[in-house]
Amino acid sequence: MTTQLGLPDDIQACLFDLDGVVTRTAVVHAAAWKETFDAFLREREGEAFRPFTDSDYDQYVDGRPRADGVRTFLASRGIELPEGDPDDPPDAQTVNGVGNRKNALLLQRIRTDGVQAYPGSLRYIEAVRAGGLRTAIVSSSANTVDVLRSIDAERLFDVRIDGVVARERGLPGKPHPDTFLAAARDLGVEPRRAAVFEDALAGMDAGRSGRFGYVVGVDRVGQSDALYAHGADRVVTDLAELGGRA
Ligand SMILES: O=P(O)(O)OC[C@H]1O[C@@H](O)[C@H](O)[C@@H](O)[C@@H]1O
Repeated sequence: MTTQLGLPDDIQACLFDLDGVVTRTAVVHAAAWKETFDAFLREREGEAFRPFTDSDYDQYVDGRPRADGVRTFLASRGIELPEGDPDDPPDAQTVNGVGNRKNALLLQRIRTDGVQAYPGSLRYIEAVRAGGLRTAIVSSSANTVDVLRSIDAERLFDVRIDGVVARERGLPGKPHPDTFLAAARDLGVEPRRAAVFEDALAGMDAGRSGRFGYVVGVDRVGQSDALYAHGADRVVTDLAELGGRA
């Protein structure tokens, strides 16, 4: 069965990232981050500020937990902010304040435009489950449950390790492998028998350092070379390319 799914035949479980793999929300996150960071930098540095770019998103923010994204990007510009508190207002000059601003913009965009799933991903996940493999959703996003519910896809995953669960369990986020490892453990499957599906470079790094059996890079933005460089065994532009049709 696994060969019909485009996977090595000893794979028993599939661990899927959410944003950019299952749903078209990676671009929504990227747009909310750009709006947040450009406003922050403009206020701090005046009109001569250097805008937040796609490459900044890919390198420093994509796939990481919210606060890690704020810290990592600002550090790349030589800026360090106090942590602040989780309920800091969106205009607070703290890591939490900047993160809260971005989350408000993200939720606004999701409310206005809704969430779209990738049909090829939903079909592939159904085929994986029909083939008797177990599935997990492994996302840094604290909005995972709401996003999955909005497309009625919670039922597709036996296990969920998201931003909320990671915080509760004290798991470091991607690029560390801990959230994927926790998902494999909860499914009762050894990492070498699990496949990781990721679109973010930080997620590739997590797949490689966790020594998972197979790592699929999902290239939605033309970064196939970078996905291979960060450890992908195979890169596809849509999960339908892997197979999965009965
Ligand atoms: O802010 P959230 O919804 O908790 O998401 C955290 C991160 O989740 C990841 O899935 C996205 O790639 C990042 O862009 C995002 O910052």
